[in-house]
Amino acid sequence: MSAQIIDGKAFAAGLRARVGEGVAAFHAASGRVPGLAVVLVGEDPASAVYVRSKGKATREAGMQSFEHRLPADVDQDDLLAVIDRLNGDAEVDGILVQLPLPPHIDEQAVITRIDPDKDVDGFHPVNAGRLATGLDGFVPCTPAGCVMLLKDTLGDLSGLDAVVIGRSNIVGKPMAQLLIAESCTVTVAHSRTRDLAGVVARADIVIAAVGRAEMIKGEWLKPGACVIDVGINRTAAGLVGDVDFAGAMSVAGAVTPVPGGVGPMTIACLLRNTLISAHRRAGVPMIETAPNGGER
Ligand SMILES: NC(=O)C1=CN([C@@H]2O[C@H](COP(=O)(O)OP(=O)(O)OC[C@H]3O[C@@H](n4cnc5c(N)ncnc54)[C@H](OP(=O)(O)O)[C@@H]3O)[C@@H](O)[C@H]2O)C=CC1
Ligand SMILES: Nc1nc(=O)c2c([nH]1)NC[C@@H]1CN(c3ccc(C(=O)N[C@@H](CCC(=O)O)C(=O)O)cc3)C=[N+]21
Ligand SMILES: [Mg+2]
Repeated sequence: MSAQIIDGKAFAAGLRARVGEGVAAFHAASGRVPGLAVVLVGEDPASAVYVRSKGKATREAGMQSFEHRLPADVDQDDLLAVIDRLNGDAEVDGILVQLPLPPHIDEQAVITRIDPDKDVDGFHPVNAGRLATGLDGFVPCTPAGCVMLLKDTLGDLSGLDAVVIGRSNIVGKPMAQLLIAESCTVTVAHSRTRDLAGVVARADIVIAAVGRAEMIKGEWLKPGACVIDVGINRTAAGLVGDVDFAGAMSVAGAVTPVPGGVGPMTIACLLRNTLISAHRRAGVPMIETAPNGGER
């Protein structure tokens, strides 16, 4: 038996094309082009690669990309001043500050400085609160992309047992909130969880967001489970996820690959959030070009 490989790269390409159509419609309605500002502090090579690919995807969708590079030793106040300027810039609909930030900078202070209505990452506590209480806001891109892939693969998620491994503010917690909203029965596991294998064994849906290469074993899975691998781990053997992909392929019903699974969805959802922001800020209703309403 061999599981279905969920093609996140192809789904993301379709979503980006629909965002591109939405950008053209927004331009026709408002005379404006949506803009995304990305702030990169320091020279971390992996972060620089992400920022470049975000800029390229932004321009390919027909939007403006503004890139701000600051030195690794920038004063926190100078970084906050850049955010204040972007908050006040009418051409900027979305602001993303690439994480992680250098240790001398208070990440929470930076995230909280972003105007919640330009916070296309969905990391501001106001947007976390909106998500938790069911209000409109910005949903973090990675969990939003995971739900799109789940719905595309499984249809209605209502009543399914879901296990989220990881409880970070940027992936695990918002992922759990979205699955609750989809009426899953949600368990959140983390480093203190006892018997992780036993917890995973009950799950129809497994979301791995740990940051440990190939930690989740195929033998732990319930046969037929849908496995979403968020992990991005650079090893000597190349890029791998948090799931033992070969092991999962022989037990699961469907699995996302790394690369080509969740990662491309994150960037597509970032573009989508920027388009949503432009519509909200202009007071122009957004015409949903998506084939299903699953793209929330
Ligand atoms: N594909 C994409 O677009 C994205 C991928 N990522 C990737 O996803 C992964 C997770 O990212 P992020 O949430 O930021 O990571 P964090 O390091 O912030 O969180 C990791 C979580 O995993 C838990 N954990 C660590 N070790 C274990 C263990 N042995 N057993 C069970 N749980 C454990 C931690 O538990 P505790 O809280 O107890 O410490 C924590 O909650 C990383 O590989 C990252 O690179 C991240 C963002 C986007
Ligand atoms: N403010 C902020 N927002 C983020 O969303 C954010 C961040 N900071 N810091 C870093 C993490 C990580 N992240 C990824 C995005 C795309 C891929 C991606 O496209 N991955 C490709 C492979 C890319 C490669 O080869 O390295 C894939 O999985 O197929 C991966 C990871 C966003 N993050
Ligand atoms: Mg940190």
